[in-house]
Amino acid sequence: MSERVYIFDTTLRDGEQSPGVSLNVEEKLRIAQQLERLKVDVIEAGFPVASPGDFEAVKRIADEVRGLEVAALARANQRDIDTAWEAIKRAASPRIHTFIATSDIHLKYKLRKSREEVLELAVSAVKHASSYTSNVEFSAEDATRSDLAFLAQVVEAVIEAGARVVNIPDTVGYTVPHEYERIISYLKEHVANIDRAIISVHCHNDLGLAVANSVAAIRAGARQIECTINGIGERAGNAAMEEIVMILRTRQDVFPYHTEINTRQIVPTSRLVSHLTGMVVQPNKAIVGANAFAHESGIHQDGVLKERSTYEIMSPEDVGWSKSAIVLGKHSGRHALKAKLEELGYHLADEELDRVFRRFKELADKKQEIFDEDIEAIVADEVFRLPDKYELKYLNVISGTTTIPTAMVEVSIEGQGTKRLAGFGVGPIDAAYNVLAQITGTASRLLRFSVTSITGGTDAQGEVTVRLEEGGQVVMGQGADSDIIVAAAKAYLNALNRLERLKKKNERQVQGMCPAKV
Ligand SMILES: CC(=O)SCCNC(=O)CCNC(=O)[C@H](O)C(C)(C)COP(=O)(O)OP(=O)(O)OC[C@H]1O[C@@H](n2cnc3c(N)ncnc32)[C@H](O)[C@@H]1OP(=O)(O)O
Ligand SMILES: CC(C)C(=O)C(=O)O
Ligand SMILES: [Mg+2]
Repeated sequence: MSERVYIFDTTLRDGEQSPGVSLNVEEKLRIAQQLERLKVDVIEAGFPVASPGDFEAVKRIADEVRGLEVAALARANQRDIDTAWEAIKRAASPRIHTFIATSDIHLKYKLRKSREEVLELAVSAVKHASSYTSNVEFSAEDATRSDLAFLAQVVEAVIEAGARVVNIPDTVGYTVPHEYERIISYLKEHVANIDRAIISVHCHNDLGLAVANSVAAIRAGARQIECTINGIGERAGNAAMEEIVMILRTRQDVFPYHTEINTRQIVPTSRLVSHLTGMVVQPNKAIVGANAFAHESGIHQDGVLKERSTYEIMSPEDVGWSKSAIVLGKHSGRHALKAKLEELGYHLADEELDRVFRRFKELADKKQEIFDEDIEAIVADEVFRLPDKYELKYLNVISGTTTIPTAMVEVSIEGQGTKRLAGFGVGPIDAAYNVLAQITGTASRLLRFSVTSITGGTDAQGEVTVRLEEGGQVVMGQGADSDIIVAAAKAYLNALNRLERLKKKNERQVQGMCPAKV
């Protein structure tokens, strides 16, 4: 049997640090439950001291998602660690993840501390965390720009203090594969007690090398990989889990290691994360992009038809692309819909299934064949988007060659009832957006608007993605519908709802509502 590599998923912590992404407690819980189905080893559920919402989300995940380790992040100080522990203490297997930077550049400009002070803070943080649990991880932030001898000194000291996992992050995505391999090898050679801990790596994608660096580190001895679904995360993102897992699986000849990931859950997880975060997956993205297994040119098609392995190195079914026998349409019932949803990785409660079924029937009346993507769009809309401040209740748009485009809109606003207004624009979407902007009183600017067809044909569902900016905050919004103008209105409101959530989160931080003592 090959050696095991542990998968530490940080979609809910570093992934949520993607600009414009803010997940509510329900959304985080859904993703955590899906990560459990995917069989990751550890999830980093959040940074509990960051906000009451993050604290609550980590706590709910720790209480309700029992089949994996739940980690919480904490700076190297007592209050962060106490708060992290408070949030995860009821988890089936809790882990405190504490960190401090070790590079001179971070010490000098950010922490304003000497190496001696940082060493002491690291050790006392790990000792304090160890007073709660033996499952403590320490990260040396910006490790790849740190002096190697000092890095080795810190790593040795934190292992001595009780760290069970030592993470060597490439925080700013600066290293390259052969250099990273050398850093990990150096630590293996120069840290006397290194065999008492698992070496972990956490790579960012600033130079597009996060995945390459992660697998290089495995060659040198790392046995835990920190990564995110779809590679989302701070700036250019983190290493994409699906890519790392499939590299190990596909290239066993080069990497004789395995993970316990249920690869068939990869695509459903990717879609769920994309829908809930609003981070669209580019079509040419490896493994989970819409084109990842599509063959366009004749020579390739001919090859694949004769023998699939001529142009496919993995099987699409292995990563969860479905070739289902269940075709959904207007005559399908609840059982078929439930079976299809489960095949796609969605395990809904009865009441949620009822809501999705109602929407499914409405769509089936308008559309001949319902595709997987249609179902996912409905689930995203019906089940995951809550609680929102704005909800579209009614939209009627008139446009054509001889009419001034006019929109009549009704929106329900949390705590204010419904508001109704009509207005004009240069086109139907412009008219709808003008009215929505007036109803909501938003001061945001539309930075980008894009439409894609989720499925083929003129009866396809359209998906609209927008990017809005307000006060320096940028958010994305998505909406899907068989009517493109309705999809556009939903996307706009979805982005406004995200902005509202970000505003609330920021207000709480400014007011210092983070749980000082919990
Ligand atoms: C590499 C990473 O991804 S690290 C994780 C980054 N994630 C986040 O920052 C998201 C959540 N963060 C937050 O909500 C806020 O930053 C909070 C609540 C954690 C802290 O807020 P504030 O107390 O207002 O501090 P602020 O964020 O402005 O500054 C960070 C402070 O922490 C210190 N600090 C940074 N890292 C560490 C660390 N690992 N250990 C101890 N102190 C640290 C900084 O030096 C600075 O201290 P100072 O106020 O004495 O100068
Ligand atoms: C907190 C640490 C692990 C981190 O996110 C980084 O260094 O990038
Ligand atoms: Mg990071």
